[in-house]
Amino acid sequence: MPVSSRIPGFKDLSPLERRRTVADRTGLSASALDSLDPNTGLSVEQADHMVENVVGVLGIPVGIATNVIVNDNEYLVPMATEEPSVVAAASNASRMTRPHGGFFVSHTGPVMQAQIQLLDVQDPEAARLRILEAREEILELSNAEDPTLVKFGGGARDLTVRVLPTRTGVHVIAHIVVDVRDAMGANAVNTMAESVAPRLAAIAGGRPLLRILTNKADQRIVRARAVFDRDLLGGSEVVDNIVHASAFAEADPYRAATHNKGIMNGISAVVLATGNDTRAVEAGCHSHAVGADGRYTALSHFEKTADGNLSGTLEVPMAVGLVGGATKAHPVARTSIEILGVTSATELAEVIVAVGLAQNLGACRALSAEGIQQGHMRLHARTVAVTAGASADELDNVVQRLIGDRSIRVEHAEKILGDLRNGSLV
Ligand SMILES: CC(C)(COP(=O)([O-])OP(=O)([O-])OC[C@H]1O[C@@H](n2cnc3c(N)ncnc32)[C@H](O)[C@@H]1OP(=O)([O-])[O-])[C@@H](O)C(=O)NCCC(=O)NCCSC(=O)C[C@@](C)(O)CC(=O)[O-]
Ligand SMILES: NC(=O)C1=CN([C@@H]2O[C@H](COP(=O)(O)OP(=O)(O)OC[C@H]3O[C@@H](n4cnc5c(N)ncnc54)[C@H](OP(=O)(O)O)[C@@H]3O)[C@@H](O)[C@H]2O)C=CC1
Repeated sequence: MPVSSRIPGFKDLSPLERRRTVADRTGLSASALDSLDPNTGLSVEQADHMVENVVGVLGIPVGIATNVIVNDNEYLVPMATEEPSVVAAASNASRMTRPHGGFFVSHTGPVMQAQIQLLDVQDPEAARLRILEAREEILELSNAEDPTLVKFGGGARDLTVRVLPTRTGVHVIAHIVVDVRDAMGANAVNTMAESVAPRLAAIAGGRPLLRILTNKADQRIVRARAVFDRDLLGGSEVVDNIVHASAFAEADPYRAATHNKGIMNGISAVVLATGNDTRAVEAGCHSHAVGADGRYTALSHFEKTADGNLSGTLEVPMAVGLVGGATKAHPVARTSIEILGVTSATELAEVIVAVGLAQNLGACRALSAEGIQQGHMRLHARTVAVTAGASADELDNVVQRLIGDRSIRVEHAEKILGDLRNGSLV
């Protein structure tokens, strides 16, 4: 864990200098970060063991968010994203929490649930109670499937049963509630679900169909809060405007979808950098955005504090692991975990949700002040220049001209490049 994640001027270094700085700050050896170099990162041979029909690997930029304090600990946070301005915004917003202690995060534990669907049950209500009477037997059967998890202090903890009316009749749905410790937990709970399904079906007097975890991980919740400094935000008017922006997202699903996308810009980037399952996390977060009234709404809230600063809160399910999936198999994922210095899946989940809140505030601040295009498009100009064919030597020149001309478009970049190359621009 770094002594401080505040590194002024980090953005002005070269990628190699940034790697050295991260190694220095975290106490890692310089070679520990070698996997971040495309020449020594994930090989095609390694990829061929991960998924099917492999023909190559895709490079995604990995940036480091600075300034992040979570529960009094400093973190340098690897973020894998193709989108310009995301890493800058997360760093910028995290900086604004530092005078107020950073992010304060709590969690409900690494608890996942498997669902077992039971069909053709004659007496669903009575079946529900018969299954609950067999709770201890079902939990024992489940735990027998994963002695490693039990050895690490995890395992099946509870059994719940729901009677679900559907368009194909009434189904009985059993949930096995499992503490999955440092795993994301899909394979662990799926194995348990498949093994106990025949017994559950026998008790219910029906037949089992689906046996799979739910990505609505509402027993694996992480809650983050932070105070963002009024003066660093740009003053009272910006604070008030962000509160209005937050109210808009709470009230309107069209705005909520974009607001939540801004949160996922941060969350998915850290989830991906650490080799975790972005789809599982995204499904969990968006399902959590639907309230008891069935309405899709904002996952975060911003309020003005008594002393005029801005309070931000975010609560989401966060199913990520330090073991299993690609977390250990992918060399960059292993390096990301080393840089973070987290020692449990829960600690990783806490940092991820803190970055989600930072990201959200970063976008809402820009939207509530100067607008998104100024900061985002300035950084997007580099992508536009490369798309137009600028070489490394030409890049800075083209980017400056795109920004100066206030026209960050590929055709304009192509025109600038043409003019530079034929000598009509110097
Ligand atoms: C881009 C900034 C931060 C510039 O903002 P700025 O005020 O010009 O930045 P600055 O140059 O004064 O620097 C302030 C700090 O920002 C960071 N920073 C600043 N620049 C860089 C950089 N190049 N590389 C790395 N870090 C950077 C860095 O931490 C720096 O402090 P330092 O630590 O250096 O003392 C600001 O304009 C911003 O936050 N914009 C919002 C960008 C954003 O949200 N992008 C997401 C993509 S848009 C989207 O997909 C989501 C959206 C918007 O639709 C969601 C929604 O609607 O809610
Ligand atoms: N709907 C979804 O989201 C689905 C996702 N997936 C995929 O499942 C993968 C994640 O599954 P997951 O179960 O996490 O991975 P793994 O099964 O690969 O790893 C979990 C296993 O690791 C072992 N283990 C070792 N140390 C620990 C520890 N400290 N804490 C917990 N377990 C430990 C456990 O037992 P043991 O050694 O006995 O295995 C445990 O069951 C991801 O790749 C995801 O994409 C798959 C299906 C559906």
